[in-house]
Amino acid sequence: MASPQDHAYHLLNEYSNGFMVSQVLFAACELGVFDLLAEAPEPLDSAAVVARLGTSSHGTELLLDTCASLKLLKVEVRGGKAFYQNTELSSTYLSRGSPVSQRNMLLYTARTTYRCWGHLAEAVREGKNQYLQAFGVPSEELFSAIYRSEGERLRFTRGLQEVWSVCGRSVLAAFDLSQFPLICDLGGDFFKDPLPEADLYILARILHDWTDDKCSGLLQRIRRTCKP
Ligand SMILES: C[S@@+](CC[C@H](N)C(=O)[O-])C[C@H]1O[C@@H](n2cnc3c(N)ncnc32)[C@H](O)[C@@H]1O
Repeated sequence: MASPQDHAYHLLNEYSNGFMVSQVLFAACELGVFDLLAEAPEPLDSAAVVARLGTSSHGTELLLDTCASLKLLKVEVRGGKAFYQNTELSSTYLSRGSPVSQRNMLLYTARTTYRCWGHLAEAVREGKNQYLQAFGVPSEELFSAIYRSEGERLRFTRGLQEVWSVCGRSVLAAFDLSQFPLICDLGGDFFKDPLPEADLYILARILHDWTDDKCSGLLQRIRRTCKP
């Protein structure tokens, strides 16, 4: 029987290696493994995946098997050969053709968020985000890192839409919104641009980015613009 010490050691390993799970997910997404398998008419072996993705044989085999062990892929062995296909999770959330795909959000997490988290100890020591170390931009200008290229800007914007495609319905169904005919989800340059007039404003994923002073300035702007 496993001792409490065994459990503790197991937990320690899970925590310290947790980033590898994220990286397997990110790499498979970035390489297009889930898109390829979603578009293939039948399960593919690793040689077929290698041929289509132009990746190394050894690396691809390891990646596919790791995805299978994480339940991101299903594997079936026929004639001594492994054939891979998407699981429900990967076909629903990871392949780009799915209406609720989260692929762009994952790639944003991989390329932006992950890089900042590599500096967490420093962030705690200094009490501020690490965009300067990760991207060379001042900590208060985090969006210039997020929007560092047109490709990254598009990825982030599409990623935000992807999250709404999954969570939007429950957010909107959580309250009786029948008295608010026009609802505005705030985005863009809301400190400077005129705010669109609306009956209700949603500040999803906004306030946590700013100081209390900035937030109270923004809430006052909204109060002035909000329909009575
Ligand atoms: C995390 S997004 C949330 C957007 C939207 N509410 C959603 O949930 O999809 C944050 C928003 O802040 C905006 N933003 C970034 N920097 C800004 C700045 N300096 N001034 C005003 N708005 C900014 C971005 O354009 C983006 O639309």
